[in-house]
Amino acid sequence: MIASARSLFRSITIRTSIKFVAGTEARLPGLLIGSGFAVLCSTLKTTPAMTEPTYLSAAAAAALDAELMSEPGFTLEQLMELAGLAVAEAVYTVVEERRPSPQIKPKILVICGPGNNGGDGLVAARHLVLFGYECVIVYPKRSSKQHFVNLQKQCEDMGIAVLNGMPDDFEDRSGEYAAIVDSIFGFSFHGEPRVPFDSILLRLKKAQDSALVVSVDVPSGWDVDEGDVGGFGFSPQVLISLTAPKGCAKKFKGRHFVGGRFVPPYLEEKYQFRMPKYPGTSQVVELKRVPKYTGWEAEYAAYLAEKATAEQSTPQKTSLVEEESWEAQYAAYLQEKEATEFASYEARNEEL
Ligand SMILES: NC(=O)C1=CN([C@@H]2O[C@H](COP(=O)(O)OP(=O)(O)OC[C@H]3O[C@@H](n4cnc5c(N)ncnc54)[C@H](OP(=O)(O)O)[C@@H]3O)[C@@H](O)[C@H]2O)[C@@H](O)CC1
Ligand SMILES: [K+]
Repeated sequence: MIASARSLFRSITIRTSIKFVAGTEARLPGLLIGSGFAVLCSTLKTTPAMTEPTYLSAAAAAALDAELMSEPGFTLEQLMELAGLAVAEAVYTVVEERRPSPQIKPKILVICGPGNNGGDGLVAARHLVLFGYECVIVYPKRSSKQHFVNLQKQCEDMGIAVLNGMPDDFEDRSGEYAAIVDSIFGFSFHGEPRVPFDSILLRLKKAQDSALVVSVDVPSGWDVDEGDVGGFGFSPQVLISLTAPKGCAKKFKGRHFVGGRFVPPYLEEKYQFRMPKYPGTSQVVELKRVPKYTGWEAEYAAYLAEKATAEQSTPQKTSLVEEESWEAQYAAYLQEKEATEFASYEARNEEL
């Protein structure tokens, strides 16, 4: 048993050293060894690192949108389908993490505004139903454009109720929604929210403590470049920026995803922003806050960021080092210990 425990700790030490060798050995001080190092490693690992995102102004976002449709000739339908799919994927990601049981079907309320941000919500609702969720749409100011009429029909064909206004019992039942999607206004919002969205936003603000609110592209009511300058106070827990975060996202403190994986590299260069590195086939990537480290911690955080970026562009695991956590090793050790003890107990019984 002692030998077994020794081999466990030797294996942990070896694995830790391998991590060390994987590019940091020259940069980390030698005294950071043993358990202290392991604790520091885990602290840094749970504070994911990433390079600072780049932001688009409202004007640049609108110009880029127009250029995508004129120059490479994307249709709005194409872009909206990908944007809405990205929204659905981000919603699915956060809802699944909190899902109490696979038997409980998550119910999502999608509130759609009059423009294309609202269209993203219609697309997202359809995909969420395809992912196995239940959706209800609130769509008070409906566009008469054929594309939007079609999107609405496609939702209804999936069994989604499309309401003209907020459910009367919204305040009492907001906690029943696994998420509320705010696809009311995007990068063309300006001024003060007008009827009926002013009161919808107030109701949403009151519900934000009891429900998970996910905003699409811009938290509705926020100035696109500056944030909540109107003192409106609406603060969703999750934001999914499309193409690239808008200026207001600098003020956003919650979980932040980016989606809209469709921009050709030359437009990225022209509009001076950086597309995030999307992992594998994913339509979204979650941005992690850049930890404010100094000295060796900053170097180690930079190393982790580099490594994460390399791994994201190469989805396959490149080493076995990360495969087995210390928890897994400890569980294996306990299992081995139990088996050894059971065998010696059996042997003793046989002797008697
Ligand atoms: N390339 C990308 O990343 C892609 C982005 N996409 C998505 O498109 C979104 C931008 O869409 P958008 O331009 O249609 O504008 P959006 O913000 O939805 O709203 C405009 C509507 O709101 C209204 N309105 C404005 N202010 C108001 C107020 N104070 N109170 C009341 N109403 C107000 C305004 O009315 P108006 O003022 O013109 O009378 C108009 O009807 C973008 O954020 C992203 O989600 C994808 O779909 C495709 C690819
Ligand atoms: K929004």
